[in-house]
Amino acid sequence: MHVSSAITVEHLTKRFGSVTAVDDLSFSVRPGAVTGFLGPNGSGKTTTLRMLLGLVEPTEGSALVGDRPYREIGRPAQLVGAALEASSFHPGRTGLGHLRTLAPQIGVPDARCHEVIELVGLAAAKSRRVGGYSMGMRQRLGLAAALLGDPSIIILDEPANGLDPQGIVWLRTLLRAFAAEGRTVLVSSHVLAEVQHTVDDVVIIGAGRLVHTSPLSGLEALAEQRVLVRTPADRAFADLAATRGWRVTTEGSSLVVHDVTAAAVGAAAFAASVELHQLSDGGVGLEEVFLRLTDQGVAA
Ligand SMILES: Nc1ncnc2c1ncn2[C@@H]1O[C@H](COP(=O)(O)OP(=O)(O)OP(=O)(O)O)[C@@H](O)[C@H]1O
Repeated sequence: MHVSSAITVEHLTKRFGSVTAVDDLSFSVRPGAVTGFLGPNGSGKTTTLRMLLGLVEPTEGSALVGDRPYREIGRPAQLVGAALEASSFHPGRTGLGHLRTLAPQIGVPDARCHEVIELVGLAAAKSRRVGGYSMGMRQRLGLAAALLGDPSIIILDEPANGLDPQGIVWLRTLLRAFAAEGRTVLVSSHVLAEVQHTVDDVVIIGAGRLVHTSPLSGLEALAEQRVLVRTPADRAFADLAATRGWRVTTEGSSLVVHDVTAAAVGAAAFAASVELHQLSDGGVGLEEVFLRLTDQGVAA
C-alpha cells in the first residue's frame, strides 16, 4: 500500500573529477520504519542524499523517491521533507519568519508554521532571530521546515548533531512516531551509537559503496558478545583466559572478554578459584562491527 513512499537507489554513482564519491550504490528504504544511513566521514552519505533530493545530478544510476526522481515530483514538499544542513538560514529572520517564507512556496497555510514550530519545541523561541539560535535550535528549525508539507518521506542528514541528550531522546521519540504512522524515515549519521536506539534498519556505506544493509538485528548477529570482568587476581585470570583461548582486552578499569558468555566466564573462574569483583554482560560490540565493515569498505 505504501510502495510509492519508499526510497530506491539503484547503481548510483557520482564522480567529482577524479573523486568517486558514490560508487555503484544500491539500496532501498521501506515505509513504516526508521532507517539509519551510516558511514564514516567522507563516505558519500551527503552526496547520496543530495542526489535523492535532485540537488546533484548522478553520473550513473538512479535515486528515486516514491517511484520517481525528485525533480519529477509535482509538489515535492508534500511527499518528501528534508533537512540537509542546519546552517542555511537567514540570520536576521526569526524562526517563525523563516517558516513563513517557505510556507507559500510549499503551498501550506500560515497556521502550519505555528504547528510545526510547536512540534519541534521552538514555540518559546519562535520570535527570536535565527542568528542567535544555538546549533541544536537550528537543527530543530531545519526539521520544522522539513515537516511543513506533512511529508510521508522524511530525510535528515545528521539530525542529532548539536542536540543535547534530552534533544536526542526527543528526536528519537518523534522519528519513531513518524515511522509508526507509516512514514518513511531516513537519517544519516557517522556514529552508529547515536542512532542505534532509533533505527529499525541500517544501510552502511564505506568509500561510496554499500557494505551492509539489513534490519538492525542483522547487524547485531554479526557482533560478538562481550563480558566485562574486574578481578584482583590479574595474573590468575590471564592464565585462565590463555587456557580457555579467550581474547581479553581492557576498557577503563574492566577487562573485556570477547565472544563468550558471562555464564561461561563465571563458571570457569569459579572452577579455577579466581576471585571476581565484577562479572557482567558487556552487550554486543556493535560499534566494532560498524568499524570493521566500513574499514573493509575503504580498503575495497
Ligand atoms: N562538490 C564536490 N566536489 C568535489 N568533491 C566532493 C563534492 N562533494 C563531495 N565531494 C567528495 O565526495 C566524498 C564524499 O563526501 P560526502 O560529503 O558525500 O560524504 P559524507 O559521508 O556525507 O561525509 P560526512 O560524514 O563528513 O558529512 C568526499 O571525498 C568529498 O570530498
